[in-house]
Amino acid sequence: GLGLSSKKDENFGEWYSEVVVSGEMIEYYDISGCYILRPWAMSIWEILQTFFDAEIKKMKIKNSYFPLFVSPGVLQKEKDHIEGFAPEVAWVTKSGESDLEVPIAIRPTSETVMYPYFSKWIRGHRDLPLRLNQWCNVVRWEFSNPTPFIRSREFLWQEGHTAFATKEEADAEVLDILELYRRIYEEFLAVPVSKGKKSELEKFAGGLYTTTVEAFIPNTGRGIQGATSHCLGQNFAKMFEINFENEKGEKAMVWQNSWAYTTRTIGVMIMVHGDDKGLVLPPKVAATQVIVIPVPYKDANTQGIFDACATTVKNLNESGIRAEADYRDNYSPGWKYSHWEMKGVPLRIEIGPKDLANNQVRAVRRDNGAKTDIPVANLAEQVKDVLASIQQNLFDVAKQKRDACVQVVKTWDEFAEALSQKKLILAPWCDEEDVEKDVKARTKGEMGAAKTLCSPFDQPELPEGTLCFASGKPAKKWTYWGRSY
Ligand SMILES: O=C(C[C@H]1NCCC[C@H]1O)Cn1cnc2c(c1=O)CCCC2
Ligand SMILES: [Mg+2]
Repeated sequence: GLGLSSKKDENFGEWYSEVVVSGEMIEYYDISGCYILRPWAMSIWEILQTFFDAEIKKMKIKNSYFPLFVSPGVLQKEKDHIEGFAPEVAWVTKSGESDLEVPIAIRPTSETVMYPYFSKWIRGHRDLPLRLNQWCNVVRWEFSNPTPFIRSREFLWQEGHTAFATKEEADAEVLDILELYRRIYEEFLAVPVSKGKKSELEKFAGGLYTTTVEAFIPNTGRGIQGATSHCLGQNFAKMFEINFENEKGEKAMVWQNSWAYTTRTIGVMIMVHGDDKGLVLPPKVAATQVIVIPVPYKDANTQGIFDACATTVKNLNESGIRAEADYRDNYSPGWKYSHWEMKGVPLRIEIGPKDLANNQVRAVRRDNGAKTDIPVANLAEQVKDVLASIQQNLFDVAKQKRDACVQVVKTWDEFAEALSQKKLILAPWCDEEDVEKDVKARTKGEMGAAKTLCSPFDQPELPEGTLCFASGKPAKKWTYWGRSY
């Protein structure tokens, strides 16, 4: 049927579940936590993949593919990081009727799959840097509320795994990759993110430090980890004996990174830009950027209108704009307007008898509903400008909304108040893990506890003598806190 039954500002969870289906991105599946990615979603993933894959190839990073299955021995090898996650690991225990001798794990991530072979392949400094990536699926048998794109038991991602002779090289790459993740969110998905460092408590336990791009969902007042780029230090090199003979002939351990973004990116974009008419797609990631709708009137020159639509699509496509026309004669123009608004197509072009007579088209923007008549003359250039304006406007509006949610606090009372108002909290913190654990304990509730999201690289001024909002100890850094996904 037409239209959503839930409103974004009234029942966000229901609105989201409905819009991903009505927008034809997701089909629910008969196994909980698993979803079908329909073409309208897959095309976004492919656009992001095309960009990211080209960028890492410029960095001389090579794609590979490692097996889906992990033998139990290696999985347990990385104990301190795995034991926290063990319940999430899915296991193959049978083939056909017979039990497997030894159960086999399905990869939840590939450190333990890859690193025994890094150890074998890396002998001397000439084998470094070794920089591999793989595009694949991973399985994590999550139990908390599954949400399409945001938290599913299987998801698509890329995982980069690199090894260097020096820490400096690893540190530099961590930030290069993080900048690509920022570009994915801000330049393609039109979603503002904050670059920063995860706390010791929130970082990847197997690594040395974790950097992240953090997004925020104003409707729920929750932060969400957008993508992560970790320096693993020499932790995994020690565990998996990944050594090399350096230029002085000494045996040294490599310095490693691992980094990933996932199909969660699509869910964040939907949550940030969607509205009560449906999806709103940023033009950069829209498989169809312009939908052309013929508006025949009685029998006034119907063929002329169809021809004009075809010419318009051809002109736009020749200018590199992804345009389609909807000629279906079993749907009215009005029905088509609603349908393509639901799918979030950034720009609609209507062509009726009047438009034909005036040698113009009627363009309607999905982001702000603005209608303009554009002369056919230099249509493609004008449409390009409108699409660029839509892309920028979506980012600007999202950034303004996110910034409006940021609340700077200095005391616990201000923190508690801001949390109750679903704010993204920026607070001076002493950077002590026990204090972070204490904040979690004090804010526990059915909405979930507050946690650190990241300490932004872009630190505001921290005046001498500023005290931690939670412990009263001398503050060391400004940190974003909030509830999260
Ligand atoms: O996956 C990572 C770290 C790292 N993996 C590779 C890509 C970058 C980064 O995500 C952390 N992690 C998260 N979740 C899980 C695991 C895990 O290692 C292992 C067990 C199952 C759940
Ligand atoms: Mg997890």
